Amino acid sequence: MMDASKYKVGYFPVSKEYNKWVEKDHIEKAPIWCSVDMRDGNQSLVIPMSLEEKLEYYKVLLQVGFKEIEVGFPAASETEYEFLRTLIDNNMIPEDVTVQVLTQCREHIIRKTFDACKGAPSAIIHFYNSVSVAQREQVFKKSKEEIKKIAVDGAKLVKKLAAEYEGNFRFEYSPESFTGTEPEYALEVCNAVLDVLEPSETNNVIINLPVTVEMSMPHVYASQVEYMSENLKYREFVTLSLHPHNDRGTGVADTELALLAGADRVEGTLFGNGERTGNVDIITLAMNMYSHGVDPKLDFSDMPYLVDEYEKCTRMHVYERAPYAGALVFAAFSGSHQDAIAKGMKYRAKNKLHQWNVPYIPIDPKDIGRTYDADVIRVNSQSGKGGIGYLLEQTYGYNLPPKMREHFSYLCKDISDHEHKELKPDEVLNIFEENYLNLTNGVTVTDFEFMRDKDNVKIGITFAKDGEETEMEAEGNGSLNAINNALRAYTGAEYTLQVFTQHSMQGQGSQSVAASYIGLEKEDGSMFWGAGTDTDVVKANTKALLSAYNNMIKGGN
Ligand SMILES: CC(=O)SCCNC(=O)CCNC(=O)[C@H](O)C(C)(C)COP(=O)(O)OP(=O)(O)OC[C@H]1O[C@@H](n2cnc3c(N)ncnc32)[C@H](O)[C@@H]1OP(=O)(O)O
Ligand SMILES: CC(C)C(=O)C(=O)O
Ligand SMILES: [Mg+2]
Repeated sequence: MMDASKYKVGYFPVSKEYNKWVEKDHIEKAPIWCSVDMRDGNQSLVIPMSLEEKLEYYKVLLQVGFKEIEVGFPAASETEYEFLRTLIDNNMIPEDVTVQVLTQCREHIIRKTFDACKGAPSAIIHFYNSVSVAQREQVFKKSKEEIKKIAVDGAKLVKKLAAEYEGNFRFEYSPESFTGTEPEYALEVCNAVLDVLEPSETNNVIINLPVTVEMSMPHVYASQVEYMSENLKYREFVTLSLHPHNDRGTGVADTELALLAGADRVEGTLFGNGERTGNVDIITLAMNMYSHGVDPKLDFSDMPYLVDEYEKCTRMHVYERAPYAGALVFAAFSGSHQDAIAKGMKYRAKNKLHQWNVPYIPIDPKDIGRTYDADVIRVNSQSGKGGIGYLLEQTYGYNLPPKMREHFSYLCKDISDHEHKELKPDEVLNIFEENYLNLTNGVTVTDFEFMRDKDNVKIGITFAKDGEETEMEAEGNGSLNAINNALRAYTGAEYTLQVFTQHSMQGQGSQSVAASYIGLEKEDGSMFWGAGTDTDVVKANTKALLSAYNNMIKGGN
């Protein structure tokens, strides 16, 4: 048995006056984004990225459009150090991009960090120390004053070295484990750091409030952020940054609410890679904004490429249900969803809509490089006529009459159910072709000729069965009626031609092909379906009729 008494609330809510964020209902503009994939993401990998992998990943981040990138922890390893030197020595930092590096507040580590950053055209020196109750008591075994001193000494040293070293430096301070810290104390430490760094118009300082470990519900963090935003000194020269992790699975919610609460900047990673359950997923955040009509200022128009690069460089896997990026996130297998999507897509096309509001699909998959054919309507035993019919029509051009769609969809569902597998579009087509289209395994027609007489059509027709040909004559009020009458006379079968539809479809080259669908009803109400295609409309009808008839004598499909 689990024992909940082992746990208690370990965070510190702020006064209820810091809840003005609740009045806003969506994020109105993109924050400053900072990718921490190559630092926080990298430090969580089983095998951290090599220099080459880091270089490849860095290029991907530039393509996405990040202007601030935490490229590593230079004091951690030779690879981390060399990576930064490679970027600087080979002029690989674009003019509008700032690289960021992380350091503990320890002198030799800070010095090594500056060595790595020497000559950087633009770099953020990000220093941190833990300030939470747990870390003060258990790890550092220091008083509040002593912990504050670590931060203040760190600030003094980075300021001094920034003046000594060649390069263009900005500063970021993180009260690490902020979420386990009394907010008043976190504020006191941050303000002490700011007093050292002296933010100004030309010296903007970043204060980053990490959800190092997610401990509370998102609204608690939002109010803590609002409290900090309203009480930080030098606020107009401070960029207030967020750095949520995802231990409770609500990193995205933390970030969204904290942005409403006044934060300016977000640190996170692609696909939420990062320590334990990960850092906040920037793709989800950005795409959530996009789905509200807000330009996120990041480019995710080729998501499949990003997934490939991410999986290659990190050796991680993008979960099939990862928002926006997962392989299955636009897929509808279930009948009622497919039906609504198919109708929504048709409605959209018919009304030439710009605004996207197709049921069940939050954004247009094409916006991020996904396709309708392969990604959206997927067929298994949970599928229905709406979706299966739509797939056959969109992918192969066959627009079945409603009752035939239903019949066809049950055929597909049964096959999927019994074989216990998904049916790919080409398998759905095969089922259609094998069961309905141009069937010749019974009665066939080898020749026919029409004679028109006012409203009447006369036909001379040759049927074949088991190698034996029979010539027949018949008449009707149209060509299909005449052929049907001939067939009934030839076979003696009792049925009614109940359903007939036809449409043209693009055939090979410039030739237009007719597709016909026929439903024959027996006295007991059972229906038998057939389809025919031909460049000649009458031949298409004849093939559909014979296919339906052949299904009837077979006892159905
Ligand atoms: C929440 C985060 O993601 S924080 C970032 C964490 N990332 C990493 O640690 C990855 C890279 N780190 C490393 O490669 C190594 O930890 C190094 C190179 C930075 C330091 O290595 P080492 O000195 O060998 O080890 P380690 O990190 O365990 O040092 C622990 C000591 O530093 C102190 N310390 C830890 N963090 C800090 C800090 N931010 N500021 C000041 N002192 C710190 C600890 O209290 C401890 O002190 P003690 O020696 O008095 O017990
Ligand atoms: C170093 C800090 C910002 C960090 O990664 C965290 O607290 O999660
Ligand atoms: Mg982190």
